Amino acid sequence: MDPQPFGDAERSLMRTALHAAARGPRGANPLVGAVLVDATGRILHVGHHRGAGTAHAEVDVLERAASAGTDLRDTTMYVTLEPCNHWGRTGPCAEAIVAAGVPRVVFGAPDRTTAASGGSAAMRAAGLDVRSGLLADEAEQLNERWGETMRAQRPFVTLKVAQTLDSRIAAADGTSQWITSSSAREHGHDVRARADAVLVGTGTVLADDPRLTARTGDGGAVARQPLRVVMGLRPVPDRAAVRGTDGRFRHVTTHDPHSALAELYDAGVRHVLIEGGATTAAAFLRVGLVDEIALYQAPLLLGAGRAAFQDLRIGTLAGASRWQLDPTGGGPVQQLGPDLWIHLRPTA
Ligand SMILES: NC(=O)C1=CN([C@@H]2O[C@H](COP(=O)(O)OP(=O)(O)OC[C@H]3O[C@@H](n4cnc5c(N)ncnc54)[C@H](OP(=O)(O)O)[C@@H]3O)[C@@H](O)[C@H]2O)C=CC1
Ligand SMILES: Nc1c(N[C@@H]2O[C@H](COP(=O)(O)O)[C@@H](O)[C@H]2O)[nH]c(=O)[nH]c1=O
Repeated sequence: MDPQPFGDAERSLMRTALHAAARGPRGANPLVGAVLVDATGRILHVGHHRGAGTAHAEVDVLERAASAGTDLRDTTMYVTLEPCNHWGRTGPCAEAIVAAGVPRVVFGAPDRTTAASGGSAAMRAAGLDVRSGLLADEAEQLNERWGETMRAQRPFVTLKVAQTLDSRIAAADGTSQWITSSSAREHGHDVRARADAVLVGTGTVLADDPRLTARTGDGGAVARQPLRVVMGLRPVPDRAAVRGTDGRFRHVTTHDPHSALAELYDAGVRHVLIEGGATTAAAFLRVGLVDEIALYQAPLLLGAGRAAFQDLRIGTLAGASRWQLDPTGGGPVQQLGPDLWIHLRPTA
């Protein structure tokens, strides 16, 4: 596809779509935003994707148009990523756009996944005017790390840490429940609910006997539960709560983060939430397999106890693992009751 010239007005529309995209959470799917405009370029509706299993940005904006009774006959859709052409957890957007009767589409970055690509060809074949490449670099950058997970055919990895001001995740006697407030923990349960799997090491299972289920504020289980995964060589006790009774439990008997992710990818997992402990978190960080950090910072000091990361094997400042604030998905910083949620992504 040849890059085509776009004016300031169109760039500004795509920027609006990019801002909308950034409202979504990172995970199994890329962040995508869409803007629907009339023949004069006036914005009619703005939509974005809210994570795997929910409407894609294009469908979100079309649903808004449908509920408002918008006439789509002379509209243009600006979307940050090429509309998909496949049935994944939801239907093909290219088909939805054609069926809705939107005559013109401008998208930013091409869809490079083999499964979902081909949306522009399908829309052109249906007679739509399709242009591409508008702010493509920015659109690609937004989902850079997600693109890497696609190329590597591994799940996207979120690391969650609930820590004190002095970076402890448990006190000297091993107690750790709770360091963060109920508001922060509720936020953590929303992250669990979006993930395909929640993973901890054997040490956490033996110390905490966690359930690892996704629950609402009143303690009820949400409908879609993540796979509960324990990583390590020791057996998981028969009575461990993590086993549950729904069959959504897996013991990954390895210390190698690459093998663990490969096994989970083969099992259909596209987004893993690692909840610790210190040894497991460090193992993934050491090999660059953490794509985002959800850091819950509580205003406590313990002075001693388990440090958040067991041993990153960094001897000098030049070797520091560097992170930057991630404004997407409600970040970069939110106050949750007395705690802070800090959202980070790796510095490239
Ligand atoms: N505040 C918070 O956010 C959290 C706090 N915690 C706290 O952390 C503490 C547990 O920390 P920790 O023991 O480090 O917990 P881990 O859950 O990381 O368990 C460590 C164990 O996991 C196995 N393991 C898995 N992958 C690796 C690997 N790559 N390298 C080495 N071992 C691996 C090993 O067991 P095996 O011998 O079976 O192979 C190892 O002993 C508890 O006190 C818990 O309460 C835990 C989670 C979150
Ligand atoms: N201590 C601590 C957390 N700890 C994490 O939560 C797990 C318990 O999960 P569950 O049994 O499902 O409620 C525990 O094993 C550890 O992974 N999380 C937080 O948000 N804040 C906290 O202060």
